[in-house]
Amino acid sequence: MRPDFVADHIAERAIRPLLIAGAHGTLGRAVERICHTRGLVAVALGRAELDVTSPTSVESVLNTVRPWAVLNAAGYVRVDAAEAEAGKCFSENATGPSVLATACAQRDLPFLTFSSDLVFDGEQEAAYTESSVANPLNVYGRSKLAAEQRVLAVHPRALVVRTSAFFNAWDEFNFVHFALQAARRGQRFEAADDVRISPTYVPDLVNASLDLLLDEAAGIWHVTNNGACTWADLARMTAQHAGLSPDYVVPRPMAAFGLAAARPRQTVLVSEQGIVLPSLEHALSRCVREMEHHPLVAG
Ligand SMILES: NC(=O)C1=CN([C@@H]2O[C@H](COP(=O)(O)OP(=O)(O)OC[C@H]3O[C@@H](n4cnc5c(N)ncnc54)[C@H](OP(=O)(O)O)[C@@H]3O)[C@@H](O)[C@H]2O)C=CC1
Ligand SMILES: Cc1cn([C@H]2C[C@H](O)[C@@H](COP(=O)(O)OP(=O)(O)O[C@H]3O[C@@H](C)C(=O)[C@@H](O)[C@H]3O)O2)c(=O)[nH]c1=O
Repeated sequence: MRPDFVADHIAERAIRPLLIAGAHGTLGRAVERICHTRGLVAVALGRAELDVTSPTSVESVLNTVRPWAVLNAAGYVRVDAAEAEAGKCFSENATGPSVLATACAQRDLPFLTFSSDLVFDGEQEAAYTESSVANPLNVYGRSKLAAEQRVLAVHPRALVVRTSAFFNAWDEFNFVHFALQAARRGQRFEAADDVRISPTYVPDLVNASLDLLLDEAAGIWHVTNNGACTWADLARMTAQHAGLSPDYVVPRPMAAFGLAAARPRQTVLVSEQGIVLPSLEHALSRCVREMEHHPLVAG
């Protein structure tokens, strides 16, 4: 929606909306959809209407939309490409959130942005909590850590949700979608079996993050589904929830993929802030059911 139209619409109803930046990505679209379901008024803008790296663009939109809070779903997520595009990655992942956080702090507005498990190096045996020491191994992880630090420096009441490994039935840009496609076609599917993660079902993440924002939570929070597995386990579990054989999975060491960016060997996240999402198994069963009932593509 155009900001001027939105302003008229909201003035008529005297409701201040939630402003969603990065509206056309996986997370942004899910936030807009869930706000609609929950009856939360939201103005969702893509890069063309709101460039989060531009203070002028941010000022103009905040003055027009007059939100009660800002949720930043924008970001640069191509972890391997980031190794050769550090400037663009830092601009979108660190400058953008700090521009938004600065503008929100000046207006005393709540601000929510998203960080990643890839701020950790994977060297500790135990799961990572909010107070674990970050030490990223790649450009993307360094950009997310810089964002956390810059945002909380300019806006100490900002909310930073660290999360990981999205899966989702509402678009195809995720590992579970590709795994299920391969399982249905009986194609072999290579997946890393030496990297442990906490996969996150996007609708669960969005609902929990909105609850935290409404509750005026601040600081860093870990929000993932309750569970941990390897990418190979995740592919097997996906097939099993669809009633298919898990034997299509070919376990491989992560090194065999020859990826440009280093990956930590484990980034399991837990929360010492006390937040617990539904179990990974439960989330995966809901996701696979939704993929079956509302398929995006044939196959
Ligand atoms: N995907 C995952 O597994 C995880 C993601 N995250 C974090 O969640 C957030 C969202 O990720 P996800 O939805 O997967 O990413 P997507 O790539 O799906 O969406 C990101 C969106 O941000 C937009 N964007 C980039 N730069 C700007 C800018 N300067 N101004 C406005 N919009 C911009 C992109 O627009 P355009 O299309 O024009 O480039 C894109 O629509 C990111 O911060 C990411 O780091 C954290 C953990 C895991
Ligand atoms: C395509 C594919 C990937 N993989 C592995 C490699 C890779 O590390 C992982 C998922 O691939 P991706 O490149 O999508 O994800 P990757 O970039 O490793 O994952 C991250 O995304 C960023 C944005 C985050 O913030 C993280 O939380 C994390 O989810 O799965 C397989 O094992 N088999 C496959 O067939």
